[in-house]
Amino acid sequence: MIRTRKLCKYFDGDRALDSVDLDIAPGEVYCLLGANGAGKTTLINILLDFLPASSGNAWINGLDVSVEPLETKKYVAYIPEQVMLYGTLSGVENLDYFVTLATGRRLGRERLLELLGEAGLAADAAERRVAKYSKGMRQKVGVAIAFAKDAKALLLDEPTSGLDPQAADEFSRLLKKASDRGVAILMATHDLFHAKQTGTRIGIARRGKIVANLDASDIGHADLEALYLDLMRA
Ligand SMILES: Nc1ncnc2c1ncn2[C@@H]1O[C@H](COP(=O)(O)OP(=O)(O)OP(=O)(O)O)[C@@H](O)[C@H]1O
Repeated sequence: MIRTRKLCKYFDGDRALDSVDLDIAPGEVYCLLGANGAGKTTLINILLDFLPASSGNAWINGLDVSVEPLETKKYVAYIPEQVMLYGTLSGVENLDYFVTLATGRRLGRERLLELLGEAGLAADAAERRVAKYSKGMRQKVGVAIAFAKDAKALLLDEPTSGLDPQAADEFSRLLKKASDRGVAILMATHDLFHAKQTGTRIGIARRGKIVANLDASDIGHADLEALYLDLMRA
């Protein structure tokens, strides 16, 4: 569902991604760990066609993102560190706007509220102006957009940074819900704890390369931390 082969990116001759091969199947939650500058955001930006690759290929739902960028966008949802919404509009109005923009279809108010409810946002909160939302609430609107689009791939960049433990835990459970619907999920994060808690697989990136690929069930929290630190020191 999310696939890359020999994906490379150079910025002014400096290597940000080095021959990255990735396969994330429907229902998988792939958590990508790595130090600052490891290339995590660059990978997501290429998958979103925000950036061109220097060489190699990336596919979403079988479509090459650089060859069919508009078609690809129908299948992908993106949750950045700060979900950008219109502060003067309510949650439900934002969802209405972004879903209409993405799909060309208008959903009824009841369906919009239902989608927000599935993403964990209660109806009274959904009617409030987004300017007063916490980061966690904004993310729920982001997930509701993904649900409404019936996105096949969900890309997240540092979604749990700055969330309190309860909100981060709630967000992990929401991602599980998305994966149960068969969404392929790529989450770039520094949060080893939630990577282990939420991920079905864990990748560790270093200087643009994926240097470890693990089944989350094969490794405990402490061993993951030890492996991560070892790889960063190597
Ligand atoms: N637009 C750009 N122009 C030049 N260099 C860039 C650009 N974007 C990223 N880089 C460089 O590419 C490398 C990878 O950066 P990237 O932002 O992908 O890392 P990251 O793993 O997401 O880091 P962080 O954890 O800090 O978000 C870094 O050396 C960075 O300086």
